[in-house]
Amino acid sequence: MSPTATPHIKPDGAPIAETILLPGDPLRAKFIAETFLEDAVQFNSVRNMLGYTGTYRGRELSVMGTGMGIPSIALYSWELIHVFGCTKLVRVGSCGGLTDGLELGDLVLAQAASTDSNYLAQFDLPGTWAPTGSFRLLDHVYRGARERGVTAHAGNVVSSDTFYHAQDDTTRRWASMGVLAVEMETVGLYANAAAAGVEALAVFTVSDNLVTHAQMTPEQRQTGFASMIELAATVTEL
Ligand SMILES: O=P(O)(O)O[C@H]1O[C@H](CO)[C@@H](O)[C@H]1O
Ligand SMILES: O=c1cc[nH]c(=O)[nH]1
Repeated sequence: MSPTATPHIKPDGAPIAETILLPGDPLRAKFIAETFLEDAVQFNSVRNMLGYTGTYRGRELSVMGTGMGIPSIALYSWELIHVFGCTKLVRVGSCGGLTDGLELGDLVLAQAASTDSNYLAQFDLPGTWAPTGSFRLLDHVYRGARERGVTAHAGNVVSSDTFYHAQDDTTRRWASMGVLAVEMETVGLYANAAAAGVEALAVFTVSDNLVTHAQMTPEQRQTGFASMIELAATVTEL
C-alpha cells in the first residue's frame, strides 16, 4: 500500500508495485494499463502524469508516464524509488537510431547511457562515471527477445537534453563512438537507480532513424510498441 503523497504523485491509497514500467508519454501509460494489465487501478493523475497498477500474468505491475527529458524522469523516478519503494524500474521508450543497421520497430536495450546533460555533476565523483543498466534485467529481456524472434540490439545510447540539435554533426559524432541510439531520459534513471541501489533498465523501440530518415507516425509511437511492452513486463518474473 502506498504510504503517502509527494508533490507529483498522489495515489490516495492506491497501490504502486515494486516493478514499474516508465514510458515518456502518459497516454502510452494509459494504453499499456488498458491493453496489458488486468484489474488496473489509477494511482496518479497529478499534472496528468497518469499512473496505474494492476497485474501482468498474475504478478503486480505498475506503469506511469515520466514526461520528456532528464529532469522529468529524474524527479518521478526519485519519488517512486525513495517514497513508494519501487525496486525494478523499466523505461519503455522510443529512440532515434544512429546507424543504418537499426530498422523501425527494432528494440534497443540500453547497456549504458552517455549524455550531454549536466545531471551527473551533482554526484561529484572523482572522474567520469559510466551509468549502466541492470545486467540481470537486460539479460532477461534480451533472452526473451531472442526466444520470440524480435530483433534487439544491446549497447550504448545517448540521453540528450536536445531533440533539435544546433550542430548538424552532433548525432554522427556520438555514432562514431559506437552509440546506437538517441533518446532523452535514461541517464537520469540509471543514475538515480545506482545511487539508491535498485535495478533499472531502458528498452526502446526505434521510432525513427537519423541516418535513413525513416520514421513512425505519432499513432505508431503511442500504440505500436507491443513487443517492447510485453518483453519489459516479463521482468515481473524475476
Ligand atoms: O517515447 P518517449 O519515451 O517519450 O522517448 C523519446 O521520445 C521523446 C521525444 O519525442 C523523448 O522523451 C525521447 O526520449
Ligand atoms: O529523443 C529522441 C527520440 C526519438 N527519436 C529521436 O530522434 N530522438
